[in-house]
Amino acid sequence: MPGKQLSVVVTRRLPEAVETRMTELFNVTLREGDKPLTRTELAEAMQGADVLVPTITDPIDAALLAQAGDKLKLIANFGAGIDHIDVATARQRGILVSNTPGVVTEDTADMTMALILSVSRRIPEGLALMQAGNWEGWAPTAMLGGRIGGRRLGILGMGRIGQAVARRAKAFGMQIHYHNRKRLRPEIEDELEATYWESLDQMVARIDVLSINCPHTPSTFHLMNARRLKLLKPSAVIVNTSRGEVIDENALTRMLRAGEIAGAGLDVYQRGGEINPRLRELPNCVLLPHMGSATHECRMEMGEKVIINIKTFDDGHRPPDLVVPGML
Ligand SMILES: NC(=O)c1ccc[n+]([C@@H]2O[C@H](COP(=O)([O-])OP(=O)(O)OC[C@H]3O[C@@H](n4cnc5c(N)ncnc54)[C@H](O)[C@@H]3O)[C@@H](O)[C@H]2O)c1
Ligand SMILES: O=C(O)[C@H](O)CO
Repeated sequence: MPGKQLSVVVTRRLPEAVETRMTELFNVTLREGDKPLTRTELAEAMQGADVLVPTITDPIDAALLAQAGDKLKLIANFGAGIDHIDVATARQRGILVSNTPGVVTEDTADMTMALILSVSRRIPEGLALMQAGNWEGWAPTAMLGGRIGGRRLGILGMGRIGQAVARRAKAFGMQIHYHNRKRLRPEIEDELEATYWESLDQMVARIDVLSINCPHTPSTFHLMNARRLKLLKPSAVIVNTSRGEVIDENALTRMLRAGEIAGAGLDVYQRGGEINPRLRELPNCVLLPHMGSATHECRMEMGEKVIINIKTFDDGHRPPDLVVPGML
C-alpha cells in the first residue's frame, strides 16, 4: 500500500476510530499523552514527518517552519481555524496547509445560540443558585433576563457558521443583520431575511446582540476594539465563538465591569487558553472552554476530513480543503 510509506505525525489524541484508520493508511506516529507539544517537541515532529496533523494548540510560525527541513510537505490541521499557522510562509516553503471546514458549522452555531440564550436568560446564574441551595421559590421579579424574540442580532462574519447562526436565530424570532467582507447572494439574504450593513460601525450601533463569526486574520485582529465596543448599546450582549483576538478583551472586560455592555458569552480568548481573571468574576459573562465544535460527531467528521486531505495528497492530488494564503 503506497500510503503506508507516508510518515504522519499527530500532535494530540484524536478519537480512537480516527487513530485506528490512520494507522491502517499511513506510517503514523500518535500521541500517548494529550498535553500540547512543547515548541521543541513540535520542531522535532515537523522535522521527522511528511505530514503534520496539528491543532489550535500548536502555534506554527515562520521560525518553526524554517527549521522544518525538506521532508514536511503537508500540514493537515485538525480544525477549521488556521490562525495559529503562518500559511503564507508555509506556502513559500512549498508546504501545503489544509483544514476541516464545514463539519464544524452546525455544532458551533448551536453553541453560539446556546451562549446567546445563556447570557440573555441568565441560565448559569440560575444553575448556580440551584446548586448552592439558595433558591427561595418563584418570585415575579426574580432572575429576570431579556427576551430574545424580536431583538436585532448582528453577525460579524457571515460565512458558514454565521449563516448557520442566522438560521437558528431567525427561528427564535430574532431579526438578522450582518456585516461581511462580501455581501450574500440576494436569494440567501431573502431566505434569512437578513439586512446587510456595509458599515460595521453602523450595524454595531443598532443591534441588541452581536455574534462574532469571522476568522482571526490581520484584518480582523481587534476589529471589535474599544472605540467600536463603545458604539454598542449599554443593553447589548456580545457573543464570540470565533477567535478571542477579534475582540479587545481588556476593553471588553472594562466595559462589562462598568455596565457599559450588558453581557458577554465567550467560547474563545485572546491568548488561547489564558483567561483574563477579571472576566471570571463577572456575573454577566458566560465563559466556555473553547467547546463550540466539541461533539463526538464533529470530532469524528473532523478526523475523517483530515484523513481525506492526507490520502488525496498522497494519491498525488490537491487536498480538498487546501488553505490558500489570504483566502480567509
Ligand atoms: N469555537 C469553536 O469551537 C470554533 C469552531 C469552528 C470554527 N471556529 C472559528 O470560526 C471561524 C469561522 O468559521 P467559518 O467556517 O464560518 O468560516 P467561513 O470562512 O465560512 O466564514 C468566515 C466569514 O468571515 C468573513 N470575513 C473575513 N474577514 C472579514 C472581515 N475583515 N470583515 C468582515 N467579514 C470578514 C468572510 O468573508 C466569511 O464570510 C473560523 O475561522 C474559526 O476561527 C470556532
Ligand atoms: O477552528 C476550529 O475548528 C476550532 O476552533 C478548533 O480549532
